[in-house]
Amino acid sequence: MTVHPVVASVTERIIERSAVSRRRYLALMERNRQKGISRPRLACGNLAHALAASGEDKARLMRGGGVNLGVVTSYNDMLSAHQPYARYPDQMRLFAREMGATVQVAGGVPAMCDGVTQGQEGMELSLLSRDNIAMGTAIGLSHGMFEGVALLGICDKIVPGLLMGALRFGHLPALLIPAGPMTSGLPNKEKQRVRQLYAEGKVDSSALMEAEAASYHSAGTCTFYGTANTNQMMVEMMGLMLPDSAFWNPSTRIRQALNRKAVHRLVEISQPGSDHRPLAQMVDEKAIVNAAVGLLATGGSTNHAIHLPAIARAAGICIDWSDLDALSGAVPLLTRAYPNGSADVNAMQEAGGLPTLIAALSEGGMLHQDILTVSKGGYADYACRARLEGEALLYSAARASSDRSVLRDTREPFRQDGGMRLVQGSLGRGIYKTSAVDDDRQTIEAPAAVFHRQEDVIAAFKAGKLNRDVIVVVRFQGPDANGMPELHRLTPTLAVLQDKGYRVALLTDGRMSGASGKVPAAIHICPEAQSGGPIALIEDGDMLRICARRGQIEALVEPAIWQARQPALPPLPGLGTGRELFTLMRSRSDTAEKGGSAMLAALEDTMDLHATELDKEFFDARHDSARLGHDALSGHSGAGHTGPVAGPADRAGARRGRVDHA
Ligand SMILES: O=C(O)C(=O)C[C@H](O)[C@H](O)COP(=O)(O)O
Repeated sequence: MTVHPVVASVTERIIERSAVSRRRYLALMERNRQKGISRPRLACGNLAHALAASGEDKARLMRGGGVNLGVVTSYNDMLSAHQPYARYPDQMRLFAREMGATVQVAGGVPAMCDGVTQGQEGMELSLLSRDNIAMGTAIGLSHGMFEGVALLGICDKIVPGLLMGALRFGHLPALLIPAGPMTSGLPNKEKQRVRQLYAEGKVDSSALMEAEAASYHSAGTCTFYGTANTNQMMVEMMGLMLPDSAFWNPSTRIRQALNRKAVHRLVEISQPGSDHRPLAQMVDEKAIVNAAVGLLATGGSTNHAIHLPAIARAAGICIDWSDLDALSGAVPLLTRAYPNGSADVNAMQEAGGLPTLIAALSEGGMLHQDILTVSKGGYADYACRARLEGEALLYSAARASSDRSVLRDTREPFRQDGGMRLVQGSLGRGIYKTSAVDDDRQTIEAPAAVFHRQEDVIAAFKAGKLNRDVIVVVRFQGPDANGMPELHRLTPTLAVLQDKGYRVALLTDGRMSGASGKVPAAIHICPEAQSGGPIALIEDGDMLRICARRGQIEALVEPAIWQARQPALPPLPGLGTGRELFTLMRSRSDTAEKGGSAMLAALEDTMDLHATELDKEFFDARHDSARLGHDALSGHSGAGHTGPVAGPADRAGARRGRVDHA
């Protein structure tokens, strides 16, 4: 199957741009692989510590020789999406024993709910918590006890953080195990309608609470297609979870069967032999592009314009917003789930779900098929639908969409282009989610109203000061300033203004939730105001232009006046709700386009300090591979190539070489 030329050329440029960082990452993973896991080498005292509470599995672990899986769990029971994980480790132990393997919980990581902290001080910890999760994952895995890794996580920062942490142990196989979306409650559009009525003072707080509780009503992921569900889609698109496992509801029989199979499969790919599948090999440039294609084809959450570069970077891969923009020009929009439509993720699953979507995108040449996945049959397996027959979990080829108002194929897409654009100009670079915005609102030209706190926007709205055409600028909201909170609480307010017939848009260096939609928004503006970005020069009343069609964000201010401006002074950093603990992470963050992470920026400095030895190890390994006619963990190509990444055929061959040898 030929890959679409835009997908192919974007992939090639990512491979070229990443050549040096990727080869150093792979050299480090090869070094890890050669060291091997510590468990068999641990001194008796060390090992006894690790096995002391392993109960029924102790004898097996003492004997050694079997696979021991490490679970990193983000369980807490305040977050509905993560609540089902409470029972997972105990069930996983039983499933592993069926395969002669064992399971230990390597560690727990925090999981924040952006729904709970929306508009609260706690939201300023949210993006930063991703790095904390990555570090927590690494801490759990650093005990060296495991042959394979099971990652339990669903929501916004959690999946990216788990992956970023696990990728530093990329010599080990890893698999994500989802828990599924909650069943449908009050439709999301209806919830949003009641919120808007409340913002206008037309219903009281008890009517609002009733609507909210009917929408968020039980265990599982929120049903809209926000960041959490986009996460699940991307991980499946990358082949890091079982085919068709993202969107079955919790506590269903099929979910249970998928969990069992996931554990069995992780045991298989964690054993030495021809089926051994290290995470570092699975997450390559092509897998990252597949995730980006999925993001665009589904009009997924803008948060992933930050998370995907961060995940990629943790694997030594550099993807930027120009890549997303180029892909968005070629990838058609194939789904319509709220906020891009009125259906929810359960309706999307019912219409055929990810297997139907993957089949359609594959047929259109949008997805790389030659990536290494957790599934035995490779990428073709991801175009297959799961079902239960009795107790047996079976797969068959995906059927066509049964609801074309929700899910379509590439012959008749909802739009010819994907859901996201890069907007750039005199105000910097930002992201604009086009998929939920009406066509006649893709360009907004209006005077600015400038704010440094979202509460002040709401106060101005309540005072009637925003009843006009306006571009609301909310700045000092980037990773360096206050950790880049989501500003989704502004959505109903701005939607009210828009529905009154005004031309309204938002421009901010902060984030919006994946649930935000119909109001035009240029977000994640880089450089952020705190780091000297031109957004700090905007004054009230300046004419601004945001145009998704041309990809522009401009201040229509006389150049001489603009250049003479002094940047606005930043507000004091937040105190309270633990925000001061994160001062270090804020002050060292790099741009949202690079992932907005102090941890990754500093990690690269350390990698650079080891550059000479890593490069030497890489080239030595490549030399050995060529001499011995096999490949090392790195997927290094044979002689004649100058980097770790060669053309697709060579790469597939290189992988085969590695797998046979492992
Ligand atoms: O999924 C995302 O993108 C999120 O970041 C989580 C959201 O912020 C909230 O869950 C928003 O929920 P609503 O306020 O009901 O629209």
